[in-house]
Amino acid sequence: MNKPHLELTGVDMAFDTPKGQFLALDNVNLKIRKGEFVSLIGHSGCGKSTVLNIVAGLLQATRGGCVLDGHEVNTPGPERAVVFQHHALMPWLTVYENVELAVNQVFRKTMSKKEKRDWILHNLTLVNMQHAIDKRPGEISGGMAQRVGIARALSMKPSVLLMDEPFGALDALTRAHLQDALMAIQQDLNSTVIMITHDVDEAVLLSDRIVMMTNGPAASVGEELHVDLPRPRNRVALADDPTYVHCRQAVLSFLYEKQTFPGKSEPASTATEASTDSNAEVEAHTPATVPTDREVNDQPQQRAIA
Ligand SMILES: Nc1ncnc2c1ncn2[C@@H]1O[C@H](COP(=O)(O)OP(=O)(O)OP(=O)(O)O)[C@@H](O)[C@H]1O
Repeated sequence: MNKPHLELTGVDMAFDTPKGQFLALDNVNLKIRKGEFVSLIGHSGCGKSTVLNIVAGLLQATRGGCVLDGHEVNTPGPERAVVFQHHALMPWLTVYENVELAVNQVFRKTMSKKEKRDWILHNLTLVNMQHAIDKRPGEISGGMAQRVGIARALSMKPSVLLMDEPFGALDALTRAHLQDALMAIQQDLNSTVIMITHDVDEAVLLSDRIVMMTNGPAASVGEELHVDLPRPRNRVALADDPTYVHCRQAVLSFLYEKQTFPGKSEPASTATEASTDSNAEVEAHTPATVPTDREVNDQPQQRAIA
């Protein structure tokens, strides 16, 4: 790889807890090139959000750090826009004003009033929300609000788009629509994207590379998988594509065979039974989504190390 656009080097993250220090991340290393779409996947509580928050500048690594275009990341900045699972729009502002807030933050001095208005409308059009500019978040659906959140992030012309399960709370159809929209926008703008997902199909469909994290505590990068599928990608055509099926199986195998399911001492028995060359058998025994925090409630997430 040429000089990386974004680089995490030797990142450790220890949290202070009442029981002592908790080592969430241990020596995470990641190099990402400009325009690359990288998904982070791993079992609940392994540290995906912690990695994203370090890149966002919301958390400071205990050791090591993050460098973007040669500059160390220490604080949040508009060149790194974050889209959370829940849209986090200002409820008292209209759809238009929510995006305007972000645009003013970045382009107050460099764009005229008309340029700003055109730019706001352009971004809302990208996510097909131009028809609802005068509505408030309470008057639109969750999927629409999430689209506004994405428009707001894009309107800042971020160098890096950080997405923490951006489609996790949406119904399947809205999710598919937004995934397609995101692929088109990302290709158009050549933005770098780091996305956390629990959905194996989403990861394979959208990513250039899937970074699979080991279980915590002291989580790290376990394996990386390059998704060599040409773009633009079509979800229907890909379903039977051998590369797609191979990637999907590789991620499922990592999650359910190589990584012990958190709280269990052995790899999930269903996955062990499915350890065969047959894609169909692996798929028959393993879910295509990783359980989230809410779904994994049978085991403590934290272990003190001191
Ligand atoms: N501020 C904090 N103080 C103490 N422990 C923390 C803190 N933030 C995160 N952790 C712990 O660090 C570990 C990693 O958390 P993180 O939220 O990054 O996981 P995740 O992979 O994003 O989880 P999920 O997929 O369930 O959202 C977890 O064990 C979590 O409990």
